[in-house]
Amino acid sequence: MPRAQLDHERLQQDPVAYVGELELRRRILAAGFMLIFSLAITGSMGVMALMDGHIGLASTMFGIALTVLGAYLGINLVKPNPHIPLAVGGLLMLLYFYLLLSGGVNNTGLLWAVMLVPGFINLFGYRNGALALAVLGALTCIVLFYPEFPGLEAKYDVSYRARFLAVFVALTVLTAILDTGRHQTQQALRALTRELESQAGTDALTGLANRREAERAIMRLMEQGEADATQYTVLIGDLDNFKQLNDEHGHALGDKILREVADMLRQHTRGGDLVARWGGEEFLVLLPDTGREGARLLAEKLRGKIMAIGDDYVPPLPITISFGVSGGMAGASADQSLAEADRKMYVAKQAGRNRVEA
Ligand SMILES: Nc1nc2c(ncn2[C@@H]2O[C@H](COP(=O)(O)OP(=O)(O)OP(=O)(O)O)[C@@H](O)[C@H]2O)c(=O)[nH]1
Repeated sequence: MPRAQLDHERLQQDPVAYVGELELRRRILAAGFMLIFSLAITGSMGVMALMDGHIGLASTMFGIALTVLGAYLGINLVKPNPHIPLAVGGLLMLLYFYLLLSGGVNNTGLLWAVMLVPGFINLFGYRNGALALAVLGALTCIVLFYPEFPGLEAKYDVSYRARFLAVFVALTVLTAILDTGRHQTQQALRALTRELESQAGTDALTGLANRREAERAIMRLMEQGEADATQYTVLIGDLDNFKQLNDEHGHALGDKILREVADMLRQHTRGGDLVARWGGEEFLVLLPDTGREGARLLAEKLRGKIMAIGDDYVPPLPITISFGVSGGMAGASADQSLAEADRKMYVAKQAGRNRVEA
């Protein structure tokens, strides 16, 4: 399937997770570019060293270039995951310290730090990236200003070191500031996506999940269930003679009763169950890991609780509900169970209403 279509489907399925995945993909892309630059630079350094007759240095540079190539192929082969930026950052840090100490070709090793500034901010974000660069800068200072630092073969004169550090600090601060803007936009996008997603899945009148959200929850249960094939049940409940109630007492009271029924269903079901407004005066309760007998007992309890809502009105209102119960195994299609619950709910209506048909 083409990438654009996959992205579109992912966005439809889970927009909040999709926004998070985009951020990870951006970081992995940055990791890939850093490896390509490192490959090009170490490869050219190897060629330059070879041309200057420094066989040892050339072999080391080609060896590093091969390692970087391996890392590049590796990150493209594995599934995108948050360890990739960490591993690439660690590899480039090692490479930097090697070049800093050895000087690379013509004492240019120190300049690698300049590439690491935008690189680390891209890999780790402005906060962790700036922290990693502060550690890198501090270690560089120790190497450069500790008299006779063990292993330091390169020669950097004093004014070069001082200028380099000033540029490094300024570049780190400016890049981090620039990235805070991107970070804020990203956070706002996430918050907005979460908010829109929640609104799109919520019924405005009752605050319950709406039909779209319920269908998605059923789909998720079916997908999860494919692995462990658990049992589930579904209740479809429809308020009885609701049209008459609306006609006699007004739409506003009808709305109030729908809210009260929704609260009652929510209060008397478990956290893992899903209660949704399936249609106008129709509700759906999805019960994962529940058998038919348990579901029938729950439906009976809910029927009694909903009937009791009417007793709080003076004079009492005839608020009753008819339930259809059906079940199935998670992993298969849920269409059949939904159709069966619906059919049974109509059987309950025909049998006189205010009943559970299981
Ligand atoms: N107040 C209010 N009424 C609604 C809402 N959604 C649907 N209804 C009403 O619910 C009533 C449903 O009527 P019917 O489908 O004829 O069913 P019923 O009167 O409940 O009869 P049975 O289902 O056969 O027991 C209609 O009058 C709808 O207008 C809503 O959001 N608020």
